[in-house]
Amino acid sequence: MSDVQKIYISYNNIHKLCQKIANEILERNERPDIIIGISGGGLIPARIIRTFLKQQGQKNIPIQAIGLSLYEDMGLEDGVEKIGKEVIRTQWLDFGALSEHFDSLIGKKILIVDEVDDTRTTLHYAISELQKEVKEQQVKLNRLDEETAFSIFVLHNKDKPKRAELPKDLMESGHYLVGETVPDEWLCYPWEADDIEEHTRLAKLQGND
Ligand SMILES: O=P(O)(O)OC[C@H]1O[C@H](OP(=O)(O)OP(=O)(O)O)[C@H](O)[C@@H]1O
Repeated sequence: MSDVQKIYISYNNIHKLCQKIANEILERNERPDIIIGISGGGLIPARIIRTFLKQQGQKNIPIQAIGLSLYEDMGLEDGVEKIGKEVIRTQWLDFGALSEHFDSLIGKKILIVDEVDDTRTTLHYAISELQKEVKEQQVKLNRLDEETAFSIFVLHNKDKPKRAELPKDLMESGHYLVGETVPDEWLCYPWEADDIEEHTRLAKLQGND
């Protein structure tokens, strides 16, 4: 394992990436109505970016959490054992405590946030399920003419072949927002550090500060 390159990410670095992307969003006049953080790692950038998306006189953008876990699924394909990844929902949207403006995602600008796009399995699952849910509700509530706009923000996108895709229109219209594209190495996030001082020192040495 000694040849595995570790990339250390500091809290400062994360803070600045969130600020950078928030500025891009605001410059385009696309402040989201709601942020959906993918638990657990996505909740941290979700909370930080909310600060930078706040505008005077406007209410804080609500954050909803969805919980998605990847687990290794050993299956057989054409008689050959194959390891795949399956996504399990551990938590989903809950509009219960929000105002009447938030009975659904229909017609909203939605920002989905996660810390890393690795194989893309999680993000693919999240946006497909959310889009499906919006469509079903539009039919049910007869609100077919309202346009719902999804964006995705990740701190890091790993430059590697992906196992799943994101909607073409979202990618091509610049609504897939990446703090930084990184090589396919081991990303060490600060919330996992035993020794945060040493972690931050290493991140600084690598320029991730
Ligand atoms: O692009 P993918 O290959 O789908 O991987 C990315 C996902 O993996 C991590 O979640 P993890 O289940 O490890 O949990 P955590 O967020 O709680 O750390 C990460 O937070 C992403 O959600």
